[in-house]
Amino acid sequence: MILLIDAGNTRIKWRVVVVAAAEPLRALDEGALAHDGVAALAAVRSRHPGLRRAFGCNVAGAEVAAAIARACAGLALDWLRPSAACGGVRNLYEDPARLGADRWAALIGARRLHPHACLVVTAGTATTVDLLAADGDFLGGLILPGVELMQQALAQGTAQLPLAEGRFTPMPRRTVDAIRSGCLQAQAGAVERMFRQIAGEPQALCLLGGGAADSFAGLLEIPLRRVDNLVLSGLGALAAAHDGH
Ligand SMILES: Nc1ncnc2c1ncn2[C@@H]1O[C@H](COP(=O)(O)OP(=O)(O)OP(=O)(O)O)[C@@H](O)[C@H]1O
Ligand SMILES: CC(C)(CO)[C@@H](O)C(=O)NCCC(=O)O
Ligand SMILES: [K+]
Repeated sequence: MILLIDAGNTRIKWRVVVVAAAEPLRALDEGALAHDGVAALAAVRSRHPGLRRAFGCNVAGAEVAAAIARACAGLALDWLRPSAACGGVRNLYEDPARLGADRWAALIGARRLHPHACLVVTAGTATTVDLLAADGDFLGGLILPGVELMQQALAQGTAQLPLAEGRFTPMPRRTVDAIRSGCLQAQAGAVERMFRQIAGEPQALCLLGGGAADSFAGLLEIPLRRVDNLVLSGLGALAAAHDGH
């Protein structure tokens, strides 16, 4: 039994999985926590006394990593470090170690789900848009502010623009709708433009996940599959492999 942890910039997503020989991973329990709620992992552990190991990725900094390590005291805790190749994916980043560990895990999860050309999009605090070639090469990708960060940037950086609930509309005629629609079109536009680079490949597909995915999924006019928690499924695949099963 393994505790998988995806520590992002806003939330910490976790999942408890069972690894058994010749069987697919089975998820027993999962959830999400705020950074200041990490201590709740103790309750997760007491619900699953069979837990021995934890395997995670963290892009939220050393303090969050330390808090998770405290909550996981007594478990063998390993952090995923992006490398040049792993889980069927080759990392073509100039310095492979600089790639976000969450992006690396998501790419490995994506590769297992769809071993063809794909665009791996995670719409969280930041949005990442990563190109995975048919042969498993991670070719490179984009980092942009997530939907909420984009909206906040406008409110903070201008005198006249509010942080308010606008609605998407193709031709916005109110300030709040213009802001909301602008931020959603920016995300969708970046995704569609990146997809063009693989659109000609057989079975090319966009895999879209993250807390903000549903806010612009409907705008995308490309082959699309909504997926949740690619990061955790990538971590699970690696943990199962390292477990020798
Ligand atoms: N209920 C919701 N409705 C609409 N948007 C949401 C909702 N919950 C979250 N979001 C959006 O999701 C984004 C955060 O996504 P998510 O929860 O995946 O982020 P996260 O946990 O911080 O991930 P990471 O730090 O790994 O990027 C926010 O910017 C917000 O725009
Ligand atoms: C881009 C984020 C913030 C997305 O969570 C994370 O993957 C990260 O901090 N990455 C490090 C920089 C990089 O991936 O190039
Ligand atoms: K993200």
